[in-house]
Amino acid sequence: KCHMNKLLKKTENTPTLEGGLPIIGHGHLLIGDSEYFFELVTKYSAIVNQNGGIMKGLMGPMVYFHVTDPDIALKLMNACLKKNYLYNVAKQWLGDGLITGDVVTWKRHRKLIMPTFNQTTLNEFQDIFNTQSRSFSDSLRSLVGRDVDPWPLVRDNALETICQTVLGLPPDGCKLVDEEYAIATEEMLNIFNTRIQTPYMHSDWLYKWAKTKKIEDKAVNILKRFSSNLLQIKKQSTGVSKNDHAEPKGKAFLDHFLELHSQGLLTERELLDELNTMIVAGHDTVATELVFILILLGSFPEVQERVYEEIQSVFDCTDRDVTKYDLPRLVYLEAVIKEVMRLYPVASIIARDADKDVNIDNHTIPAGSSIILLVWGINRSKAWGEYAEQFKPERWLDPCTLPDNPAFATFSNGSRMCLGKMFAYNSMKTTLVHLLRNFKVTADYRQLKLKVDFLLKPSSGHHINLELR
Ligand code: HEM
Repeated sequence: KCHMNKLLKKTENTPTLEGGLPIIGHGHLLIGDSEYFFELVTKYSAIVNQNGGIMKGLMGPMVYFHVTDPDIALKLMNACLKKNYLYNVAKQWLGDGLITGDVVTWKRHRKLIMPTFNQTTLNEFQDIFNTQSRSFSDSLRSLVGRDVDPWPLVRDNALETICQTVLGLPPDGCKLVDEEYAIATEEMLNIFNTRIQTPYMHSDWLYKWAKTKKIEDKAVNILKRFSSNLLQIKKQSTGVSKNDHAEPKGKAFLDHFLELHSQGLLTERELLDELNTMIVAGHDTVATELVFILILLGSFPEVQERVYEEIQSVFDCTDRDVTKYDLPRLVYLEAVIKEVMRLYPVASIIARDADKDVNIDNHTIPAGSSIILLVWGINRSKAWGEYAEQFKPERWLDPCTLPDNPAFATFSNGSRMCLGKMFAYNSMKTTLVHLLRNFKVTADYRQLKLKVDFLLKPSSGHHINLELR
């Protein structure tokens, strides 16, 4: 009680969310399914935005800060690098990879991985983006004229693209992608949510008796077998020289990591953790955002027509490949991509721990507190003006209509932000050029029902209709 009183005194400047109960605090509000979790994210984003952008809640003896103010969020992202203990639910799968790793391992690995995400490498991926986009467009032809859910095709294509680019695998080696892997990924994301939303399952000790744990073990085995197979294929397809100390210029991430492994600088376990992290971080995110973009383009025909005209103008009405010089010229397409990602951030919450007391403005975030960064709310904060809830791609065309603070948090912000941002933009732009020059899309975003299964996903399916141009 004394500890709680001290904590409450320290945090008295930060308003408290309503609905807390004695002793358990706000924990009971979490209980429900993943559609309900989405409702919580939107509800609390709005409440926190209306109450100054930072509010606190309690769960047992712990204080949770919920943040939507873009400046406070950025300061916290830089001051608190430690991921929240809830990320431990993903440890069995992703181990000490960049997303779930402790701060010391993360710092070392980020330094090693960062150079492989350079411009030279990205430019070299452009041919693969084009080939993958063409084969994706071809596969969509069978869906023309029907109300369809393109999700399995989008997902498998994104996964193959990651395998060929970031992992540097030969195209044949990437054909391993199968339904079993995809289902196991979806199961894992759902299990994370079940654990997060069920307070007693936060404890590893209690969780190991739960039925869900058995399903998790089975899914993790499938996922790990998949990445081990990929690693074998990679090892067979490359001769790794022990004396190759070259800088990773133009080299795929996995080539670089195999070299470090052969030099004894990385263990096989660390390499596999990063491999699993890269596979999931790089494909599910891009695939989900691509489907949201198609649904929004299908719902706003005038926006789609403007994108089409831009594509026809940049490519002189030909169907040639997209080069690195074309990418910055697709200005309106980029605005559309960003606006969809602002409204539908696939990671709609990010959570950190404070490992020391942090003072921001007149708020104190005591050591040991949890920080819930509501990306959904940051992307709709008052910095976006009166029409923050509306889909307005034009806002990205004029710097005067954009916030002057880091109010776009879809890739996170600060030193632990996404490594694949430019990869994602380039690959999505290339896919959309090939797709939109061949098809007209119709959809209705008002029919979308959403859920948060760790990532933001449509729970109503991803329905679109395609017509040949
Ligand atoms: C639309 C696409 C993408 C979105 C919206 C996205 C979003 C994010 C977000 C929000 C984080 C921070 C997660 C957290 O702190 O919990 C993150 C981290 C990360 N992302 Fe992405 N991502 C995307 C694509 C990619 C791609 C294509 C790759 C790799 C090719 C990638 C690799 C990573 C990695 C390695 C991290 C961990 C960074 C670190 O902690 O140092 N992402 N991403």
